[in-house]
Amino acid sequence: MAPNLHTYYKTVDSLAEPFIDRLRQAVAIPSISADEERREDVVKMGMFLKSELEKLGAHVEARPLGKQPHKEHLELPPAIIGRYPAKKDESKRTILVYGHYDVQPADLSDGWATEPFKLSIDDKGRMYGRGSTDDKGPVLGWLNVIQSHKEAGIEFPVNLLMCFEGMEEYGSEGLDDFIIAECKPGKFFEDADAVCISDNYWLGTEKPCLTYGLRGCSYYSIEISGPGQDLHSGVFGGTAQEPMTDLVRVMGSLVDTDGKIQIPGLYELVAPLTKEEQSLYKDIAFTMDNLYESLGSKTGIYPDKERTLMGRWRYPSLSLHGVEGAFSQPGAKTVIPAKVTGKFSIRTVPDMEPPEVDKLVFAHVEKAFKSLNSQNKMNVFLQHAGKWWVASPKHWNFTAAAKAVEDVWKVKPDLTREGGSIPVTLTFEQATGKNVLLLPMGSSTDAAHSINEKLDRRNYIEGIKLLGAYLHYVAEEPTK
Ligand SMILES: NCC(=O)N[C@@H](Cc1c[nH]cn1)C(=O)O
Ligand SMILES: [Zn+2]
Ligand SMILES: [Zn+2]
Repeated sequence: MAPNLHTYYKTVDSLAEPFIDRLRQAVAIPSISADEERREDVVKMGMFLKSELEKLGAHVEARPLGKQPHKEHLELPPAIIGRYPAKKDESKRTILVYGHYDVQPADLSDGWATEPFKLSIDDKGRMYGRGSTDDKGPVLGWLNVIQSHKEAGIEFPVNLLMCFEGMEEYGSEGLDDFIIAECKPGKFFEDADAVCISDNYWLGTEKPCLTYGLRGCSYYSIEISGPGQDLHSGVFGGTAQEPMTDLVRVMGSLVDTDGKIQIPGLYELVAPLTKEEQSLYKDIAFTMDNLYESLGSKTGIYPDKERTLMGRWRYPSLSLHGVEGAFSQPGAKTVIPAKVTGKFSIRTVPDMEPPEVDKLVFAHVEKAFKSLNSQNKMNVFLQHAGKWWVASPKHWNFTAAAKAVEDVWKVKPDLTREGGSIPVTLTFEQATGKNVLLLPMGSSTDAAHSINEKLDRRNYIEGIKLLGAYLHYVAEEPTK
């Protein structure tokens, strides 16, 4: 029988302002995991979640994850784990939810129209702020679900286990071992019956989706050094081999303008496209205008939706991210940088195994550098790797989520894969042995990782309804 969620939905609506205020408080904490200077803020954000959950009556623990690999002077932010209700009800299903409380870097000078760490709401209900959609809005969504049940006096339908981490945007360092340990018998996550992650986006702006696949991410650095210090290009230009010149040429050899990766052997690792898979793309609610709206331009690689979706979901891509040590301020400084580090990543797909990808990348970069006959020194290394994940959407976890979408949004969701990566998804699947579902809250125009990141008020409030409705439907779903 369909649960009667009317009172729950009304309560969520009545609490909209306090929920937006909770998001405002969270966005104000600049929990940037990639920035050592902000580590205290990342911890502060974890503690904010802990205290909010405690106020709601959950059992919560802040678990230390040890030192940060390669940065031993830095403690990793804690995993905030919780259980609601605090005491397990043996008659109910147990659902484990995951999210992250760290964010990507952001600075007004990057081109933001408003202060990135101050939630700014415009007259269309667009709530701008770093982390609003990725992933503070969805994480707070789970807290708001608990609060709405309490205030409405509705019995909580499941045992909710929570795992919120503070290093996702830096490759989830330290979390894999923690999850594996906590899924063992007698440990915190041992009784999870299914897993739900809300940390991705709809394909467009109107139609919700359920997501059953993610690409992996292997992130590399190429370091090139030569001179003992930065040099004056007027004095030394034409007399010294320049690291930046070498780096640009090596990085330029990795990928072409149409996104075709130039590393020999890489595409041979990719699972071939079957007829059955090919037929899935045409029915997905996605248009080239959706792409152009999210891009903010018409600079797509392919003119059609099928190839665009395949380019995003089922083929690898290589992106050049930036150069550490290079001159990047406005103006015209005439420096020759002594040491530069180029950053790039490859989004990986079935059946690419990260160690095989590494081997091909290293061989290509070394060959490309050697061909320059430069006397500079080059070092290429992997920063972190997370594996791709593809699951079966034919599971009661997905069926329940589809019913919740229909109830809240009055439309059947699309089943999608996603181009981004959430490295712990596969870890949760393997460690629990249970189905994992991705249930997004935000839409394609949210600009996660970019300037002017936002979450629409509508997606936040209806998203809270959706997460709560999902828990009710998942509680009722038969196992087969
Ligand atoms: N919302 C998920 C997300 O943004 N994931 C990051 C994960 C990542 C991988 N390497 C560094 N961060 C993503 O970029 O996809
Ligand atoms: Zn995220
Ligand atoms: Zn992210």
